[in-house]
Amino acid sequence: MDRLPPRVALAPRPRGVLGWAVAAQRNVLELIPEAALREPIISGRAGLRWHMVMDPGALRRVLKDRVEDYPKSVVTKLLLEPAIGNSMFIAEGAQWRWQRLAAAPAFAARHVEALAPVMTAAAEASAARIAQAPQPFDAHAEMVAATFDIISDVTFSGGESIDRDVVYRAFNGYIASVAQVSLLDVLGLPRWVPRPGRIFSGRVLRETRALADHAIAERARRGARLPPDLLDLLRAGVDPETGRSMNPSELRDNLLTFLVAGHETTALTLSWALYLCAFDPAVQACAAAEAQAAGPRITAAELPRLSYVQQVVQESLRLYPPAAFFSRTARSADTLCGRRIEPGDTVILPIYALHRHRLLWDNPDAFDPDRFAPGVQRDRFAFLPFGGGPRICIGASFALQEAAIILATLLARFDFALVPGRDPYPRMILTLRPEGGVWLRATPR
Ligand code: HEM
Repeated sequence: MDRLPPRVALAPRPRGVLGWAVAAQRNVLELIPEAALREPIISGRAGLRWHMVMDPGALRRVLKDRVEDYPKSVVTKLLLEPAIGNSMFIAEGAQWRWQRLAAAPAFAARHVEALAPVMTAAAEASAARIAQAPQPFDAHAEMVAATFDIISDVTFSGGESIDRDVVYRAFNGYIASVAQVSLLDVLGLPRWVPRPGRIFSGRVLRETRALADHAIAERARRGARLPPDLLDLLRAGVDPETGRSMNPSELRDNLLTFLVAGHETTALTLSWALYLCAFDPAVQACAAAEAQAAGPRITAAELPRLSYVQQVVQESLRLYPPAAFFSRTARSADTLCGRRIEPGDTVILPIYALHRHRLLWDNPDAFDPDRFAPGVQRDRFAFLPFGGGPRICIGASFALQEAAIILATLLARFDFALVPGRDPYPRMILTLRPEGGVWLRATPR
């Protein structure tokens, strides 16, 4: 296909402090200069010195070989700490390591596979809602609802102790409020300076935490469920080195992390994937045929027969990575791509630019799931939708399984068509969202 799906208008040249402040509020991706699609590294200054790294070798060094020297950035911590405390997502060193080890069994292949029935049920429920929805419908809103059902079911399967609607509202409120990345954060001001956008989040956060605390206390009283959910698995998790397990507040911070990190990202992957299928009817026909042949009910057992559907998911993650731009703060002096890095410099990983880099991908802005056909070789660090190295997303296989089950279920049931004039625009604040929603017309097959 000759047409290209929506792209961000990148900056003609690196922006100054004011440009950063404006772009950080409007669309973080507008901070990326066009040259990032051709260069291995670009540096500049916006208050602090920053470097955007697009070279797979240098990314391997930051994320893997010298991971201790590149902790999560000050801005990341400022944004997320009020919501998720010192959970695995932002902890460093020994604090991170033991939490990651304790949580690892919950995300082991057999446990993720055991959670598939919840995903299948949510996919069926989503198909039923789409069948009833007035057309066109907003696929992004629908995918947020479906993935939230899954993450809340597999996190707090007790259901008896947690009101989903309240959590749903609380989280959307929090995401909306942290989405207002403050100018003060971008300039690196200390966290005691009040952030206007955070006032609302204080109440929402207290409510959400209270709900999680209540669910954890209830579970401690009633004991584990069968099959175990993420809360049970996390309660059972121990640091293999010290035997230590999580206390209630550590449990709460990590469970809230799963809720935040685990539902919107997957919803975005699915929203863009549905958009791209509608954008390219030939790809949609091929994926739908595969899904229909594997169906009617898509569970974990069908996944080996859904390789093209999974390629569509990967290609959607390439073009619209939900975590399209994240960062580290350098702890020690280093050299990346021949450039001097000083302690305190911000090292930015602009995954959006990496995934569209002219030297790494042919026709990079085109939608082509065949790039991910079996046997195609590429540098492991040229495709990083889930990050890389020891801090790679712990939920990657959970998310990929969920995305494949939902996408296959929906493609088997409906033909999706674009609504002329309503293409989404990729806009990133905390995650890369389709601005304007993903409006599609679904016709039963
Ligand atoms: C398509 C969906 C998802 C995407 C694109 C995604 C992306 C990412 C990325 C890029 C990172 C690394 C961030 C960094 O290095 O700074 C990360 C970390 C993490 N993700 Fe995901 N994620 C997804 C789904 C999930 C799910 C389903 C869960 C849990 C249920 C989850 C939980 C986490 C956690 C706990 C971390 C921190 C891991 C650590 O630091 O050890 N994510 N994710």
